[in-house]
Parts: sequence; C-alpha cells; structure tokens
Amino acid sequence: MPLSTQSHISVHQSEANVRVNSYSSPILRKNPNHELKEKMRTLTAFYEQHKLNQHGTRAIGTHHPSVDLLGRNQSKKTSSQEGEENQDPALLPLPQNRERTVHVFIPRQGKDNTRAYSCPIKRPAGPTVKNVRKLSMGGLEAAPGKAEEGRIFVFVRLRPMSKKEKDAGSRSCVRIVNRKEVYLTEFASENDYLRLKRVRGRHFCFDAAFPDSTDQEEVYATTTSELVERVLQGQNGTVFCYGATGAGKTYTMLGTTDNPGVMVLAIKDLFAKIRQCSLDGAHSVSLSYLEVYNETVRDLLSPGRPLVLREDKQGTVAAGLTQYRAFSTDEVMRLLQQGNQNRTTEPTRVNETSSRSHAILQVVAEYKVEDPATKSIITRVGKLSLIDLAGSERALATDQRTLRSIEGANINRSLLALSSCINALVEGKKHIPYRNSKLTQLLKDSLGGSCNTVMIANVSPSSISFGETQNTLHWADRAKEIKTKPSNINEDPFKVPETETDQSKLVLQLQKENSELRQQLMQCQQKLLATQAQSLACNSTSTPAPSPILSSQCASAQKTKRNILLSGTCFTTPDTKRKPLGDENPQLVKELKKKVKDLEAELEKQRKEHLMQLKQKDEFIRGLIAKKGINEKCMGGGERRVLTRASLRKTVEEVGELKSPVRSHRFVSPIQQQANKKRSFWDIANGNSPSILAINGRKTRSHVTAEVPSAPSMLLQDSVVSDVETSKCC
Ligand SMILES: Nc1ncnc2c1ncn2[C@@H]1O[C@H](COP(=O)(O)OP(=O)(O)OP(=O)(O)O)[C@@H](O)[C@H]1O
Repeated sequence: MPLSTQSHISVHQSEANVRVNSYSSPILRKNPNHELKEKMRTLTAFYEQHKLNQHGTRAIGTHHPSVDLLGRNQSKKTSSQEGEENQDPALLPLPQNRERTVHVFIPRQGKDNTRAYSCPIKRPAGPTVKNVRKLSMGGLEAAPGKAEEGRIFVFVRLRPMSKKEKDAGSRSCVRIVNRKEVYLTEFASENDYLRLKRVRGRHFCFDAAFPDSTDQEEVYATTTSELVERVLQGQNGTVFCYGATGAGKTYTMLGTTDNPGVMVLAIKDLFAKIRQCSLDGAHSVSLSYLEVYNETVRDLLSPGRPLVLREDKQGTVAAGLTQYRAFSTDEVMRLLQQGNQNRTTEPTRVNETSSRSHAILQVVAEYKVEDPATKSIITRVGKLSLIDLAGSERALATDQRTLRSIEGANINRSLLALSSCINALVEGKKHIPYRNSKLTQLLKDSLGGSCNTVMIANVSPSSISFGETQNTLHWADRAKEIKTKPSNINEDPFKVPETETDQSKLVLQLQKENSELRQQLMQCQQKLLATQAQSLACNSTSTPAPSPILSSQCASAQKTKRNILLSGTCFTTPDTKRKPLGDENPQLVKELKKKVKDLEAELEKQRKEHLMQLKQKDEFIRGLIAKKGINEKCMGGGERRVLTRASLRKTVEEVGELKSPVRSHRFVSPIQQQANKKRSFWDIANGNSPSILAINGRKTRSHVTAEVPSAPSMLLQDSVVSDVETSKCC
C-alpha cells in the first residue's frame, strides 16, 4: 500500500500584507520578532484554509500541526491528551472479539481521485494491551490463505523530549496526528531574519505512528504480535529499528527491566503461543544473537573470532554462529542479557549508552501440528529476526576521537548501503547492492526475500535533531514502497501413510533414495580424491628430490593427508596449506643445488674424456691402416666394405697375431687392454685411461697427445662413421 502522502509546505509571505499589519499595533512595533510570528500564523492559517478548499474531501486532520507548533494553540496539553483529541475513530474502543474495518480517505498529492484503504482492526487479545490497532501483514487487500506480494510495514515512534534537550531550549518539531500522520516542522532561528518569513514542514503518512506517550506493549501489539503469529504459521519475519543515535531504538527493541521492549515481549508471546499450537507440546525454540561491529560479525552468546557470512539455501548465514535451544522465557531472557553485556556500547555526546553495533536476535520456532484437512502431522518452522540497528549520526554529533569516528563511519557506511538497497528495491532494479556491507547481506532476506518485514523508525522530537529526524522519516517513507516476495510457508509436508502396504512402499522408496544419495556422495568423494591426488602429484613433481632425512617426514605427512582424504571430512587439509619444502628448509635447497652443480661438472668431465677416447681410437685405427694397407685391400677388392667393430677387431687381432707383438709379454696394446677391461668413469677421471697408461708404468699422455694428427678424424670416413655410431649406441 504505497501511499504518496508526502507533501512539501513552503509558504512565502505577501510583502503587502506584512506592511499593513506590522504597523497597526504599537505593541508589535516594540517587539519586531513577535510581529513576524503573528504574520506567519496568519499566513499559515490562510494556507491551511486554501489547502482544505483544494482537497475538499479531507476526512482527517484539519490543519497543519506546524501551526500549533508555532503557537496558535497555546493551550498546554499533554501529548496523550493530544493523541486522544486527534484520535482516529479506528482507535476507539471496540467491543470484545470483534473486528471492524475503517475506511480512511487520504488525498493523493496532485490527483483528484481519492482512494479508500480498508484497514482491518482487531481488538488485542491480551489484557495488558489497550487501545491497539493491528495490521494485516499480507498486504491490506490480501485474501486469507493466499500468498500475495507483500510490502514492508513501516511504523514511526516518537520518544519524549529528554531533560538535556529541554535545558538546551529545543522545541518539538514532530507532531503525530491520528496515530498515522507525522508532521515535521523546521524552525528558523529567531536571529535568522532572512528566513523568518518562511515556515517549512513535511508531512508523512505511515502504517502507524506512536506519540511519545505510547507504551511498549502497544508498540509490540501493533508492530510485532501479528508477525509472531506468522512465524508460528511457518513463515519468516523481521522487525528492525532504524533511526538516528539516541532516537530510542534500543529502548524500543530491548527496553528496560520495568518496560521490556519488542524483543522480550515477542519471545514471551512466542513461547505462550507455541505451547498452545504444538501437538502434545512438542516444540523447540532456538536462538542466536550476533552483532555487526566495524564490519565484522561477532557472536554475542559465545564471543570469539569474527564470523564469516555464507550464502546457502536458507539465505545469508553466519558460519559457526551458536544456536542455543531455550526451554523457557526466563532462559531466553538470561541469554539476551548475557548477549547484551557482550554488545559494544560506548557513551557519545548524544547518547550515554550508545550502541555502536547492529544487533540481530534470531529465534527459530519449530513445532509439530496436525493438519486439520489431511489429519497428518506436519512440522512448521518459522524464523523471527529482531534487529536493533546502530544509530545514524553526524561525525560532530558523536565524537571526534579516532575509534568513535571509525565506528561512526562504519555505522554510516552500512546504513548508507541499506539506503542504497532500499532505493534499488523501490526502483525495481535488477541488481540490489546487498554485498556492500555485512548489514545488508544479513538483511537481504528481510528486504528482498520472502519475509514479513516491519520497520520501526525512531525519531526524536527535538528541533536540534531536525536533520536526523527528516532523514529517518525520508528513508522510512521510501521503505514503504519496497515490495517483498510472497512469504513461503516452511512446512514439512511429510505425511505418514495409514495402511501398512503404503508404509512399506514408502520405506522402500526412501531406501532407494537413500542408496542413490549414498552413491552420489561416493562419486563426489572419489572425484575429490582424484583432484586432490592430482594436486599432490603436481606438488611433488615441482619440489626437488627429497633428502633421506626429509623423505620420512614427507611420507608421514602424506599418510596423514591420505587418511584425511579417505575420511572425506575435510576439503582443505592442513597439508594443502603447507608451504613448499624450500620455504621450510633453505639449507636443504642450497645443498641440493650444490649437488646438482657437482653432477653437472662431473658429466662435462666425462664427456670430454669420452671425446678423448674416441680420438685415441681414431689414432690407433689410423696407425693400423698405415701399417697394413687395409685401405688398399678394402678399395682394391672393388667393393666398398663397411667396417664394423667386429671386423675391425678381427683385423686387429689378425694384425696382432701376425705382425705386432700384441700377444707378447713385452707389449700389450692399450686397445686390447681396454677391450678386456670394462672401464668405469672413475678410471677415466683418475687418469687410469688406457690411452694415458704408461707402458711399463710410465705415463704416456704426452706421447699420445704429441702423436694426435691434425688431419681430419677417421670418424669422418663413411666406413668408420657407422662403426663409431654403433659403438656410441652400444
Ligand atoms: N519511548 C521512550 N520513553 C522513554 N524514554 C525513552 C524512549 N525512547 C528512548 N528513551 C530514552 O532515550 C535515551 C536514548 O535511547 P536509546 O538508547 O534507545 O537510543 P538509540 O536510538 O538506541 O541510540 P543509539 O543508536 O546511540 O544506540 C535512553 O535513555 C532511553 O531510555
């Protein structure tokens, strides 16, 4: 029911009129301020008259209350008397247990057509609550039992003027008429002669507005009792207080021991009602209490580390938040008290006990009930969120000290994020910037989800706080236009069949479902194992070969990891977070690098030795060829012979046998020695190469090197190349 009830009043005086009146009375001539005030009163009365003529069908409210505030009705009336005088017929006592619908005609700005809004009014059940009007949460035109698009219900509560404000000479700038309409007047400073001619005011209309005399029970009964009933029907509900610092949010939500607030009254009511509703008293009430302080979420019932917000099917949840099961109202009260002690409050210049955080109390009610239509047992689950927001404030209004200003900045940031979300929701934007702050993340469900939401805007009457009050009323007015999704009923429609055959069928079906789910779970676990094994393998290949000392450590670590993986309970094991080995042991890395270098040097040495060996072989072959004229023999045969190692060996053997004293004890060919002995790398490295072995114990390296010809190597010859290649391959 978005009502465009906002009107802007700005009256400019007629200069001619002022002149005529200002000099008519000698008293006025003495006091120019008084004279101006008189003029303003006349003009305001004129304006009101004009407005009445324009709208014609105005049913309620006969004049702009700012006129009264300026002193036209000087009679000293208490606010309660005012309330009664301006009382809406809807608020008149009703006969017990009767419901009445009152049609209220509210003119729409700039439009001739008037529209009747029917508002069902119930007489409150409780004896303590008097003169209370209840609103239907499902939208005023919602048909019973039919889920319809809802909206946020917005209420305004005015607190009494504090002694401090009175002492400071502040005047009341807010006036509530008919428990619905709020008139806000801006007073120009008496010394501000330029603006003295102007009277400015704004008019708002809300679902209900509470004057400063309203007691806690009435506020609860009007704003939240219906919501508790909705929660017991299996829906979700949220109540949040919004307003400037010191406007009375905490008083409304928590209250005092003598005057308990909405939180306490709602829990009492919930316990009383759930006992009546639940089948055989089978119910459970659990609660959690958290605060958002400086953009961190903290558990108020078991303080510790900051909590992380996660999105799941149920909406945004704080992971690890303690849920306490409460069995009685007293227990809840105790928990609430405990939570409040942990809540961050600090004195500021405006409020002695200013809440520096947003506090969220969530109560989940679950109970079993028999469905009257089907006679089956159903479980209903409803969630009620009660939120006391931190106050919006000006930096100067609080403190300039660092911590306070940081807190203030964070509070303002989250409230700004809240207003951005309200704006986006009202404008029907696709993207709602919930993620801009923790508060809006937590309120996501309440603002844009399927939830029954109530906003209580708290305002101060003081003219000193005019800016803050105007701001609060502006956002409250905007919030009225937010459309919420139809509320889901969180009902477990599980029905137990009556006949035995049906029951066994159901058991079979459930067993099948169960095994399918188990299979799915196994597959998921296998996939997870495979991925983790892959990542493990990658890690192990990227790390250098472990030292024997470390290998045992790694083995044990891997074993642990495997155990964790097999258990399938942990996705991020401590091992996955472990640093690479190098980070842990830089000494080991150094050692390993040195080893690698040494090995590379060794390899290079070996390569050189092999090259030398090849050269020696070349030399030897060359010598043989020269001596025995193998070349002529090969070429002279008319066919190109391919020399193989075997053929060469044979030739060498033949040569040795025939011509050279190879077999004699005087001289042993180094090549034969080499052939007989399988040389190791170390033989070469230590200078045990046959090529450098001295005959009769003398070193002949100089001899060998001196004999190395400068001519192209024999390996370049076709016949020898293949041989060498074969030997290389070998
Ligand atoms: N309706 C009321 N009747 C009587 N006293 C009230 C009422 N509302 C507020 N107060 C008093 O006004 C003072 C400030 O109220 P409260 O602490 O609730 O403000 P607040 O909006 O929660 O401020 P903050 O945002 O700084 O926490 C308190 O001393 C409180 O007792």
